[in-house]
Amino acid sequence: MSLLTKNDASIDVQNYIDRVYEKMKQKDPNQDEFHQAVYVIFKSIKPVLIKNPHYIKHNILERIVEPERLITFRVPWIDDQGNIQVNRGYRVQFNSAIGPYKGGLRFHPSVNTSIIKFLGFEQIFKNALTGQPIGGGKGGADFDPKGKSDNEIMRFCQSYMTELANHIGPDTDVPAGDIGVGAREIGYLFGQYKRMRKSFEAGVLTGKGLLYGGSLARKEATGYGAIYFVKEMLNNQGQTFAGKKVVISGSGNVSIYAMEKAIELGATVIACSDSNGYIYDDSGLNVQTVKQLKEVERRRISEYALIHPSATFVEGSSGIWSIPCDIALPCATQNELDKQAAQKLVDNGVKIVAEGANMPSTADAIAIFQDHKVQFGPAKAVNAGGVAVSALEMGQNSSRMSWSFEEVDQKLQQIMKDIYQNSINAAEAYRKKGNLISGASIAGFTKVADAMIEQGVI
Ligand SMILES: NC(=O)C1=CN([C@@H]2O[C@H](COP(=O)(O)OP(=O)(O)OC[C@H]3O[C@@H](n4cnc5c(N)ncnc54)[C@H](O)[C@@H]3O)[C@@H](O)[C@H]2O)C=CC1
Ligand SMILES: O=C(O)CCC(=O)C(=O)O
Repeated sequence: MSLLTKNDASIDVQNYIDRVYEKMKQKDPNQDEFHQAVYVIFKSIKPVLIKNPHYIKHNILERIVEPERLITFRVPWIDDQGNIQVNRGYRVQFNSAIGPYKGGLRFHPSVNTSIIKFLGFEQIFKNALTGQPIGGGKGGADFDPKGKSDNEIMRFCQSYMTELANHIGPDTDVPAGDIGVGAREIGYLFGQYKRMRKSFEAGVLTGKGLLYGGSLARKEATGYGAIYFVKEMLNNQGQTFAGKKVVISGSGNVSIYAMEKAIELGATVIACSDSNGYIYDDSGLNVQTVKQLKEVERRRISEYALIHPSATFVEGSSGIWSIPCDIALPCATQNELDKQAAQKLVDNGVKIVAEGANMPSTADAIAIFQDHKVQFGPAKAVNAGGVAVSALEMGQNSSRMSWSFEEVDQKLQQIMKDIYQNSINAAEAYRKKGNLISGASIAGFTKVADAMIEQGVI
C-alpha cells in the first residue's frame, strides 16, 4: 500500500516512507494495531519530511518505530482456590529522547505485543505534546481483573511488580494506570516496589493515592483534559458546551470525569457504556450514580437503568454511536468506532468527535469524519491531560511539594490550551489548516526527532 499520492512533489520522500513502513510490517507482520498507529503518524508528517530532508538523512523514521527496549515476562500468581495461574507481562520502553519513559499499564485479556507497541508509540508523541520532559512507554499484562477478588488483584500486582521493578525507577521509567489499572492496583504495585527497593521512591509510579504521594486532580485529569480540549475546539467556532448533547462511550476513569466536566460546563450527557452495552437518557445521565456503580461497587452499567427508570439499557456497546448528538467522545478502547458508526454519527448531524481513548476510531471512520468536515480531535492531543498531570505528579514528588487541586487544574487547563494551539499552528505551518490530526502528529514528531538528532545515533 502506498502512503502517498502519485502527484506528490517529492518521490524521494514517498519512497523513504513506503520503504520504512513496509520493512516495519515485514519485521512484525502480526501487529495490526501498531501498524495502524504508525500509518497515521507517517501520513501526517509527510510534508515535514519534504520541507526538512535532514530527518531522512538521520533515518528518524526507521529509528522511531523500533522500541529502545521491549520486555516480556512471566507473571505467576495463586488464585483464591489455590491454583497457580500464569499471565504474560509487558513493558515497552519506546523512546527516551525527551525524558524518562512514561506511560500507563493495561490489565486486559486482549493485551499483546501489538497493543502494547501501538500504545507506547502513541505515547511518544502525546507526551511530547504536553510540553513536559517525558519519553514514551507503556506496559501491562493479559490478565483479566474482571471478577477477581481484592486478594487476587493484590497477588497479581505483587508478582507483576517483582519483575517490573528491575526495569523502572523515578528517572528511568515511570508507569501509571490505564484500562484495568486504577488507584487500587497502583497502590499494590507501589507497595511491592517499595518493599523490594527498601526505600520510598514516590516518583516511580503516578496515579498514586493521595496519602502516599499522589497528585490532586490526577484522577480527573484525562477526562477533564479532554473536555478542556473540546472547549477550545468549540471556542474556535464561537461556541460553548451549553445546551450541547454529548455521547461518551465507556464508563471508566476517562469517561466518568469527561462526563462530570461536560455537565459542569452546561452540556447534557445522554449516553455512556461498558463492554456489555449502553445506557441512554435524553434528559441527561447522573454522573454520581455512574461513579458509585463503577468506581465504588464495580458493577455493570446496566444496573444504572434499575436506579434511574428514565434511562434505557441496550445490549451491545457499539450501538451507542447511533444516538443523535452534537459531540461524540469515544473514551473506551481502540477501534471501538468503525466506518458504519462514523457514518451513523454523520447522518445524525454530529459536529465534533474527540478521542478520549487511545486510537478509538478506525482509519475508515476518520476518513468519513474528514470527508464530512466534522471537527476531529485526535487521541494524542485530546487525552494528553492524564499523562501531563502525571508529569506534574513527578515534579511534586521530586520537590517534596504538593499542590492544591485548583493549582493542578489551572496548569492542566493551560496545557490543554497549549496543545490545541500548538497543533493548530503546526497544521497551518504545513498547509493543513484546521487539521488537528496532522497538527498534533507534526508538533509531537518534530520535537522528538530534533532531540534524537541532538543526541546522536543511539
Ligand atoms: N486512565 C488514563 O489516565 C488514560 C486513559 N486513556 C485511554 O482511555 C481509554 C479508557 O481508559 P480508562 O478509562 O483509564 O480505563 P478504565 O478501565 O477505567 O475504563 C474502561 C471502560 O471502558 C469500558 N469498555 C471496554 N471495552 C469497551 C467497549 N468495547 N465498548 C464500550 N465500553 C468498553 C469498560 O467497561 C470500562 O468502563 C483507554 O483507551 C485508555 O488507553 C488515555 C489516556 C490516559
Ligand atoms: O499517566 C500516565 O503516565 C499514562 C497515561 C496513559 O497511559 C496514556 O496517556 O495513555
